[in-house]
Amino acid sequence: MAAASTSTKFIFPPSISSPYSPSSSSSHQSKLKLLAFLSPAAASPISLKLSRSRPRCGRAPRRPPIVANALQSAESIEKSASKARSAEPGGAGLGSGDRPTILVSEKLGEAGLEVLRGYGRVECLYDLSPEELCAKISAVDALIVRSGTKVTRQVFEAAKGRLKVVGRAGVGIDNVDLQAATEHGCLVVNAPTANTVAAAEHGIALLAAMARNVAQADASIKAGKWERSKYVGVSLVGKTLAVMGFGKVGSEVARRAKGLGMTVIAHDPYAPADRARAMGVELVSFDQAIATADFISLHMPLTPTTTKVFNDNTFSKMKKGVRIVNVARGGVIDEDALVRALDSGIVTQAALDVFTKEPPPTDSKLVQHPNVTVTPHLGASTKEAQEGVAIEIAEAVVGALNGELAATAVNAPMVPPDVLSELAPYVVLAEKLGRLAVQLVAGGKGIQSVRVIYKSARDTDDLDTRLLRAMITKGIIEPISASYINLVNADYTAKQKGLRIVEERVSVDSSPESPVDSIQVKICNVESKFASSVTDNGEISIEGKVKDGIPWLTCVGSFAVDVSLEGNLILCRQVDQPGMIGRVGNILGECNVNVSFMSVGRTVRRKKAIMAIGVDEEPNKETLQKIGEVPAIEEFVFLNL
Ligand SMILES: NC(=O)c1ccc[n+]([C@@H]2O[C@H](COP(=O)([O-])OP(=O)(O)OC[C@H]3O[C@@H](n4cnc5c(N)ncnc54)[C@H](O)[C@@H]3O)[C@@H](O)[C@H]2O)c1
Ligand SMILES: O=C(O)[C@H](O)COP(=O)(O)O
Repeated sequence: MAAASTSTKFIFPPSISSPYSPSSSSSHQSKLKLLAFLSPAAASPISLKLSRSRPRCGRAPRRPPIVANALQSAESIEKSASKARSAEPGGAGLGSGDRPTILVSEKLGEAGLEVLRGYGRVECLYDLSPEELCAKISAVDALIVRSGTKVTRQVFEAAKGRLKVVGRAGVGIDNVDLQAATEHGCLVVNAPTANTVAAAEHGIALLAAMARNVAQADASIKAGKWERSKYVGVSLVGKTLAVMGFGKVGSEVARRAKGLGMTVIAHDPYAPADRARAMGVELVSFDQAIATADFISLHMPLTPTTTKVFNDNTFSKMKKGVRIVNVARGGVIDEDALVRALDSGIVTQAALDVFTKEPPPTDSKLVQHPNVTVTPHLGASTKEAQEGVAIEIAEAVVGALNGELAATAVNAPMVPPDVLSELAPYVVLAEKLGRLAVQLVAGGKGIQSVRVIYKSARDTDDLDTRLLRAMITKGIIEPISASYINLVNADYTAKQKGLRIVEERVSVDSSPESPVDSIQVKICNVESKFASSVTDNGEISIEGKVKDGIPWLTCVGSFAVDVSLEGNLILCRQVDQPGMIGRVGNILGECNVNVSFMSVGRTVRRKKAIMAIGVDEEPNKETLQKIGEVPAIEEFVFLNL
């Protein structure tokens, strides 16, 4: 027996008060036969598979497909990991022959549409009202949007569990309710790289156009005027530009501005200073940036922290006569405050591509302001960027529907392919242990606390348990509730149900070849319908291992057993005596129930023993009753795996 040497413990998620009460009724038991991985609303879940080639309209992929995890089914993960299947539409998890329906609600580049059409049924319906979108959404598996579609909680609710992925063809995901998506187990992916240069170029275009009054002069000359002295501009060279948000777009703007001879400073609380320094850009505080700059260019995302971060207070701290460019999001500026700053002369000019409300009202004082240059959210609108974004998002969405997750998942943790492949059989084991453990719970008191112990020969930090935890959670919750659980929403759902999962990693002296030696699932503070599964410290406890790629049950309570976790399982506690296997085997055989495995575990010879019997079919009530009537059998339970 391997000895534990070290142990780490962490708790997830924190317990919350809502009760979580599994039913113990026999009707519930029969419901356990449900394929637990199927969504209650749609029998067409995403499963997970390894990366494989897809038709790509003759184009090379833009980025290596990082595979992970919008998982639904442990079995499909395991199958996928062992065999990377070819890319027939709907080939994984959508039901063979099903072609997923993909709704595209805003203009998407043709190259991306081609990728999508090669995979599923594509419906392009632009300018849907919120009501129309809600009416349509339960009929689609994926939705692709740009910045103009608000994917609200109502949309996720109206989807009734069918919507599996939202693809944002662009960077900003402020128009998608990520919390609601996560709660509904819907994956959100974006296309964060393909429009970076386009946005940066547009920022520079606005900067130069604003400095030289290009738009105003153009309008003037078209109105029949010739106003050379009115439109004298300012030079960029030698001026200080503050880049607010030194991410992808911000740093490309900085690079270009330096090429124009500007001094560039930047503010970004999360950007590494050495990356900035390498570009000759100094990272400074927010106040220092706005107080020093002649030009300010905004490149941060719209978040609760950045909303209206440019307001009366911050405008008042700016250098008088500053010029502002915004190709990020309109909501980072308090637009009324900007009008006041323009009127007072604190801000001399502004060039805006984005607005709090798009399109802005036609009588918007800001848009109509003579010192303001505007474009209708054109930052990403170059042919090149639109083609790139369309392909990037189409590949990500197709991948997600196929069970892959592109590197651009916004609301799910990434599990790299090598980790995934190695963990695949343990993922199946984890779900089966969860499902088995919950069936051992007698009703009455809800499950609130589960302990999971991963034994491994590897360094305790060298184990990514997110997948395993998600699958244990799925195994525990799905059979006894209407919840549909995947890696996106497993932790959230557990928290909602007040289910506290404590994970422990224990180093054992076994083969370091395997990432995990065994997994123990312990349900605390509940009664069991099979008393022998309860250990001395009052926990229902089961333990399993992977042998030759197959999940095995190796311990029930304090009894060692050895039975593969396939089909269904009967656990009997009996007086340890000869002939028991034959008697129970006969009863099952008479009813045409095929026994796949049998194993007897005992603590003391001729005292108590546990017999674990794997059966292919579910025995009928009479058969189970006959087993219960065998005199030496003290208790038994039938479990669906
Ligand atoms: N106008 C357009 O068509 C267009 C096109 C592309 C991107 N965008 C927008 O531009 C913005 C930047 O896009 P990106 O691709 O560079 O994203 P990014 O994630 O690469 O960069 C955003 C940067 O902002 C920083 N940041 C976050 N909070 C901040 C704060 N409070 N103050 C300063 N910096 C902060 C982040 O650390 C990050 O480095 C986003 O809002 C995106 O939606 C607009
Ligand atoms: O965040 C983005 O990617 C840009 O704002 C582009 O938005 P769009 O796809 O609506 O052009």
